[in-house]
Amino acid sequence: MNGAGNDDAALARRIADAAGAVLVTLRQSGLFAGKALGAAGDRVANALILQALADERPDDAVLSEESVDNPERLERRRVWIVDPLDGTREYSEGRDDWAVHVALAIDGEPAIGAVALPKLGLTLATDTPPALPSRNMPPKMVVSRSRPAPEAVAIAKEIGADLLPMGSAGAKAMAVVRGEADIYLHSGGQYEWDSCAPIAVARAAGLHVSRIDGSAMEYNCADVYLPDLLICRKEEASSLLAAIRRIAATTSAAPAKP
Ligand SMILES: Nc1ncnc2c1ncn2[C@@H]1O[C@H](COP(=O)(O)O)[C@@H](OP(=O)(O)O)[C@H]1O
Ligand SMILES: [Mg+2]
Repeated sequence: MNGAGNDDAALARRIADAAGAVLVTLRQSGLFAGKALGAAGDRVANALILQALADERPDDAVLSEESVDNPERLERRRVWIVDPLDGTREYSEGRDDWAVHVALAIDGEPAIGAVALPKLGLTLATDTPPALPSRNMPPKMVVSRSRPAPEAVAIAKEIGADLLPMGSAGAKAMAVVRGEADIYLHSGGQYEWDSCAPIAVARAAGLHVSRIDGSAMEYNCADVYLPDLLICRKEEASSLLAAIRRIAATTSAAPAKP
């Protein structure tokens, strides 16, 4: 089987839901704390996702943040790209901004995705994308709590947007899908599993999704480093991409500090 079907989307949703529920239970158990809780969450959620995919889609390849990469995936058309616990830091701190990502890339395209936000009681997936709510005024821009993109900070200032620091790429992308924010701009580092499911859902919901140079996000590459992204309303994409180019030109033209 090479095409994506609704059953793939339903499966992605069921797996993300189940992993999210297990992560909630694990944290409530009080058995682990701090970094040990994050590490246990990563391992337990990964085991659940890998087992479910092995049972349900034995012919497909898998790329997971928490598993050793098997280069055989490069020969496959259908590759599940999963982040069992995105926002591990926030999960281990007892916060709500963490997510489970389950995506299916077909020929490098993010065809199917589900993002579970267990503490919000929500799982958003490509088979049932929500309608986009009205925009915030002034606009809100979600950024990493620990590593906000310099471009995002500069653009927020330029367009009068409020910055909304939040953990987890999935939680931030879903904040735009849900209308809590209008723009998610990240640079400086991320991997395919951080963005594949979130951008699949964002695209299905009708949002613009690209690298910050405007090029397409490509998946199942030999090098899984995919360091930047822009998610926003389609009608705002060209002005935001132009602003990013302007900032890049100014930064590279600036004389080096002595
Ligand atoms: N500069 C960077 N380099 C590598 N990974 C980064 C990164 N900035 C963010 N990420 C990853 O992107 C996810 C969201 O990060 P943030 O909350 O800071 O926006 C996190 O995934 P994990 O929690 O799965 O490790 C984090 O590790
Ligand atoms: Mg991640």
